[in-house]
Amino acid sequence: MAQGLNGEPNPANRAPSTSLPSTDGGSTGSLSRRQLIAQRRKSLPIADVEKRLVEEVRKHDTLIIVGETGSGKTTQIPQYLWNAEFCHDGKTIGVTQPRRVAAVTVSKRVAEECGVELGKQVGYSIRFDDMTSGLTRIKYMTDGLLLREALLDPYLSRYSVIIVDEAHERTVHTDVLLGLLKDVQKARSKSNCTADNSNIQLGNGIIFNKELGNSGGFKQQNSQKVLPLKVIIMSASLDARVFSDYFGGARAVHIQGRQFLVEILYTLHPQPDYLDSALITIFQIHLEEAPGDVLVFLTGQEEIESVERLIQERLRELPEGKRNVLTVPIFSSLPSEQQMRVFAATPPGFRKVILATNIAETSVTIPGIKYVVDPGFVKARSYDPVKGIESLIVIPTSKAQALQRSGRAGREGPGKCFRLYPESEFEKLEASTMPEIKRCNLSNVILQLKALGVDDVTGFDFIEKPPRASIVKSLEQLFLLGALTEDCKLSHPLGHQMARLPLDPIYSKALIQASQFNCLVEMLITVAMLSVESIFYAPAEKLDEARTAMKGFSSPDSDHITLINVFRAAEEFLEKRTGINKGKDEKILKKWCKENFINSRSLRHARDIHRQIKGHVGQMGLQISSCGEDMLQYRRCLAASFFLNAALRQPEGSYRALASGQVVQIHPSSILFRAKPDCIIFNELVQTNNKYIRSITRIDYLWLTELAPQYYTMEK
Ligand SMILES: Nc1ncnc2c1ncn2[C@@H]1O[C@H](COP(=O)(O)OP(=O)(O)OP(=O)(O)O)[C@@H](O)[C@H]1O
Repeated sequence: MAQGLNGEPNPANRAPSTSLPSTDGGSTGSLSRRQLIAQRRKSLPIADVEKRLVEEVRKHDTLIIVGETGSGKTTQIPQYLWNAEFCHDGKTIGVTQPRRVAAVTVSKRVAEECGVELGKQVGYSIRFDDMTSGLTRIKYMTDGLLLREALLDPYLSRYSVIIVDEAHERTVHTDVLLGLLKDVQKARSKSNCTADNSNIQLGNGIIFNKELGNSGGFKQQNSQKVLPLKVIIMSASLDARVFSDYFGGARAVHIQGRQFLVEILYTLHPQPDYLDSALITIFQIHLEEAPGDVLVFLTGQEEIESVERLIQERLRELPEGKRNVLTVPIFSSLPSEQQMRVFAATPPGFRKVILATNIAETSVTIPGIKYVVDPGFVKARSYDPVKGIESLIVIPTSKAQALQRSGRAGREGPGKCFRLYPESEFEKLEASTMPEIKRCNLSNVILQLKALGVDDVTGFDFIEKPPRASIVKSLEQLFLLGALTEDCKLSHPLGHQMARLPLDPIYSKALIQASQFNCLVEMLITVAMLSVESIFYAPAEKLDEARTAMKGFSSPDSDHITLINVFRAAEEFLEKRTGINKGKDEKILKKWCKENFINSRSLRHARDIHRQIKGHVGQMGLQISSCGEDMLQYRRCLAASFFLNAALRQPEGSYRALASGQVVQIHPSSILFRAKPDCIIFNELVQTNNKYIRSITRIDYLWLTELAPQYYTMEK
């Protein structure tokens, strides 16, 4: 079905655009860089088919585009459409990405290619960070952000084209977005309708309402005519048939040709320890291969930090002249300025080794990468709808992911990808990743769909239906949290307030609840600190010192209060140093963290999240007050918020989670590991050989019946 598009080269199409504005004023320095960029653009495989692609988009309302990694889909197609006047009448071309880092870096690149300032004609918008203006015509954003925009602008009326990029990732937001786009398309093609501020009925009984506030940082438009919406679905590795069928036999085209060759190398035998094998490969590349940076895919922050330490240790064993390796980590919970460090130029004479999670797997171009090391594993969400428990598990990648990973090399020249498993294992991998919607808790998505006016969630036209049990469980959870009424409608005001906060419903509920318990100050810190990985850092060689440091912050009743103590200690430490500039503050805080065995990256991220959520709850008008010394009040609030995560001690010292009936153990890192109180709430379940719970607070069982009677007076 996919149509080859490897048409005859058409140099005329590739002449530098005349319609793109330029800001460079013609200075010689920037001119040469621009010339280089123009040359690069012309040499991309996609450049040969610009005209034909534009024609395809004109002819078809929905188009599926499959093209090799690095062929130029993400950066070029929006520019082609802009040049072809798809932005007439001030309309915007929206491009969604599954990840924030891709939205930011690709928009920067495209702004540079167009010779415009980022945030003007080309911009990005991600949660808590909007770099767009009234001038923006090409807008990169996360798929989740576009969903939030739909709450305010149900026709997506500002867009002439929406490009859903990296659709193969099948994030839960991409899947919901596809259903939404189908409906918006139908409604917009029916007639020249006018978008105003009233409720609007679209498609199959989906009512979009506009009661919710602006939580995505975008600007609302006034009433205006909306024309048919063009939808483009793109990836290097998707099954075009599935998407084509979903969009009623939509046209699919293939862009042939890749820019540079990536040689794929496999191991002869399966590797018993993929971390060790990754280390060996990194050093083999460093010592034996030509210059070029290395990108290594690992599964999470802890793994990345331990590999980073091991690299440093092994480097010390090398002769001085061979120690020229710079390690740079990137993972999703790293603050964005730190994530951007991977894109900075490698200092001369050094080899950069980037240690990344799958955050760097799609869309991004990291300059200098010549080698990719792929152990073949990824941390993925998994959901048990019967028990209502979501956990993260390490699983083998799919073929599509392996292809994307190798595609991060070969973007500026030929590259090599070292897969740390035999070729026979590759053949056994799943073709594509299981859609996230089939393996995650759906509470968040259902809350958003309800806020969009989709009352019958089971009847929603998903590209692939999530398991019915997951929908039912999530509806039940939302009802128990008070977000839904008995007839499954969004409740007033709680459900509406919860939908406004860009957080998991359980955390949104905790914040709203806390404003009633007069401990929102404390809960804001809690939610921020729970949103990052491992605040405490305990190196094996300094375990005793680390434990002593942790004791200095600890509360006998609660990991949550312990986290609050850390956050406040850091704030107090900084406050004492008034008058010192921000850059210096960060340095001093880093030193303080080191002395106190706190992970400074995690703490910085938590401080950042705290600032952002505080802004949100402030906008919502919630009362931000503190319970002061009364931590009993705060613990009661935790019980009222996280009653679905309560557990009771069993005679032999393990715990029974009350909602799921699962037997779990307190994780050794918890303050309450030895104390083993009778009744607790927890925030995290980690599955290794045992089922461990983390982030724990002691509560009184009677609080549950008092504060969550809707659940605890029911027969269990
Ligand atoms: N930030 C950047 N710096 C340097 N070159 C870049 C940058 N971004 C893109 N490029 C160049 O543009 C090419 C096309 O990138 P683009 O992201 O458009 O490809 P793509 O087809 O969307 O790839 P993928 O499927 O991997 O997302 C890259 O191969 C690279 O040569």
